[in-house]
Amino acid sequence: MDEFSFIRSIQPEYYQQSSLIKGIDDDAAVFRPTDRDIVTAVDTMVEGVHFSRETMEPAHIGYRVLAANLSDLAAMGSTPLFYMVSITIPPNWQQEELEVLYDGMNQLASRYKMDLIGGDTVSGRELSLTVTVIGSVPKEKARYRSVAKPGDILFVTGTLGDSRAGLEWLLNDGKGATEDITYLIERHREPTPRVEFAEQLEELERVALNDVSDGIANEANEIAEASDVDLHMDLESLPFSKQIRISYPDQYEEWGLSGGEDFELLGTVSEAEWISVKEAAERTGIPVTKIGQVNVKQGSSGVVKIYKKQQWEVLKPSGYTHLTGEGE
Ligand SMILES: Nc1ncnc2c1ncn2[C@@H]1O[C@H](COP(=O)(O)OP(=O)(O)OP(=O)(O)O)[C@@H](O)[C@H]1O
Ligand SMILES: Cc1ncc(C[n+]2csc(CCOP(=O)(O)O)c2C)c(N)n1
Ligand SMILES: [Mg+2]
Ligand SMILES: [Mg+2]
Ligand SMILES: [Mg+2]
Repeated sequence: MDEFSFIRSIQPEYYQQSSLIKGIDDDAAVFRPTDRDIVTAVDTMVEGVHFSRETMEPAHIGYRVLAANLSDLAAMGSTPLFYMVSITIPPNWQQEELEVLYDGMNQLASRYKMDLIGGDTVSGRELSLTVTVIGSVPKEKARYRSVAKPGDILFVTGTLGDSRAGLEWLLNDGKGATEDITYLIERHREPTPRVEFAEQLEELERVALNDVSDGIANEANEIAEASDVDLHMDLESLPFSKQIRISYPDQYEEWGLSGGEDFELLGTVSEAEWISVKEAAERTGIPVTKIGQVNVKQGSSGVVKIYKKQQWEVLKPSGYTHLTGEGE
């Protein structure tokens, strides 16, 4: 396999977005923006940091990197349009495995009618994938972390900690996964970005959103800081799957707070618009849970407090942070 035959092998046969003018096969891609606001994000997945050959098959690696990016688009309330892939390929990867990896991305992309419109291919020591996504949102409707207000309801979609639990099993166990463990592994390998739910919030006047990549302890603090408010949450009200409660009874609460990679949406909304959030959840079949509320900040900057064992304590950012030595 050489670089150019590889590129030919991953080239889409057709494109789905009518705003695309030039896709793969020139120096850059061209599309004509509509009257909507354009939203773009980039995320990288690196072998040994975000996955290993033990924790992921090639198809999962592709699926997951695009899912992480789509989760960021969802956290902005936007609709996916295009993606671009920069890949570093180590010598021990075969063309068939790479095609399966691209199929993993395509599985999600075709669900949202996203087109692959470009990228870059280089060789290197570890597999690394960098995906750039482009989406759009009605003018002025991008959803920011900075718009939470005192009195808002704090909510989260889905359940927390499942991805961390699946990873735990993949790293430490091996064979003989039960049905519950299989569910947790799937949540780790093939999370569902909450795109439809976020799109359904379009009519709302104001909603703050952040997606859970590092753990809600981190993401809640990001909202508190950006909005200059305190967030109060109740540990008892956090949503956990029955699978994680049964399989990891001693760890699930901690993993729910700092496990990360759940790709759920954490948000705040006024009491008046909470009903619309619940309706969006019902229409899309994605559960949403009230986990606390937004309060006026007590100190000099916004903090997160959690009610745990009949006491309030400060919830510091405690999820995954790169460049701290963890995972190296
Ligand atoms: N190396 C970088 N150069 C320029 N901007 C960056 C860089 N790394 C992060 N950013 C920007 O910093 C902001 C926060 O990025 P961050 O990666 O923490 O958010 P995220 O993508 O939601 O989280 P995660 O990567 O954990 O899923 C974003 O605006 C992002 O574009
Ligand atoms: C093999 C293996 N070891 C550890 C982890 C855990 N992990 C890696 S990156 C990350 C946070 C999100 O990253 P980012 O902030 O870059 O989106 C987490 C929780 C994993 N997935 N696989
Ligand atoms: Mg990022
Ligand atoms: Mg994010
Ligand atoms: Mg991160």
